[in-house]
Amino acid sequence: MAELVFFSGTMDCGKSTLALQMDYNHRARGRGGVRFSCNDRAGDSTISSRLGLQTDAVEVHGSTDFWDEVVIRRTSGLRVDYLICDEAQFYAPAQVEQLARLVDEMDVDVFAFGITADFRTKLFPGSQRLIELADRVQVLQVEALCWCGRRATQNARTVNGIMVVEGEQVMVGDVASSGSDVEPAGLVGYETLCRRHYMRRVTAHGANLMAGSDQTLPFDVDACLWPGAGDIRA
Ligand SMILES: Nc1ncnc2c1ncn2[C@@H]1O[C@H](COP(=O)(O)OP(=O)(O)O)[C@@H](O)[C@H]1O
Ligand SMILES: Cc1cn([C@H]2C[C@H](O)[C@@H](COP(=O)(O)O)O2)c(=O)[nH]c1=O
Repeated sequence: MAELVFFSGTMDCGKSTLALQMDYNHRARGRGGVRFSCNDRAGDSTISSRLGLQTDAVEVHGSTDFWDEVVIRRTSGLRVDYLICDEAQFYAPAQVEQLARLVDEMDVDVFAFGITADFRTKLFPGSQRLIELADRVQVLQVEALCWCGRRATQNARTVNGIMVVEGEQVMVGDVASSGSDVEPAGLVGYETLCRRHYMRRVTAHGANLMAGSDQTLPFDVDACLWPGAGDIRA
């Protein structure tokens, strides 16, 4: 029995890696699949993992009809047993409904991968529809971490290391690479944070500034107030 599964988590928790692994495992057993992606950081028509793996995929556009994509391939004799759908948060709700229909009426397994919420903590429309329709929503086992060591549950957007909470919902970008906490001037970046530090708007950059700043009095994190964000403790 085919399934619609939504593999979800924050940015940088291994979704694309898992997408490529699942494609590999199903293909290795002789099943036929199609890989889809949308706005991957590495460019169009690509699924890329930060572990270094990258492979080609069909780019999803607003005009893409998943039902037609499968019918065309099957009509020309290709096997389509499953679909890998990366960056599924960017799909339109109607496209998610096409995926559900493929599961129910054509017995195609659909494995969708994406983040649920944007930098304002609001659900992406595609993710919302996936949560509503999926047979299973599976949270990835690998946990992205906040700078404080807690499990990260939120995707913060930063500009020059400063967290922002207003702007376009879709802006392709990456989390800062290890060791650097500030992206080049003017560039949008992302940082995974625990809810507490998201709510207080304390990024790694902000926390480092506070810890390293020249205090008149000895720095006391317990007494520290971050402007407009409250207490940065823990
Ligand atoms: N150099 C590395 N060595 C080991 N693991 C890495 C390395 N770089 C990235 N990773 C792993 O890859 C994960 C990100 O994988 P990726 O598939 O790109 O995430 P997502 O698609 O969820 O944004 C990180 O959480 C980390 O576990
Ligand atoms: C939070 C958030 C993210 N995005 C973009 C940034 C990346 O290009 C992708 C997520 O990719 P990943 O493989 O999960 O790291 O989404 C965005 O456009 N808007 C947002 O609010």
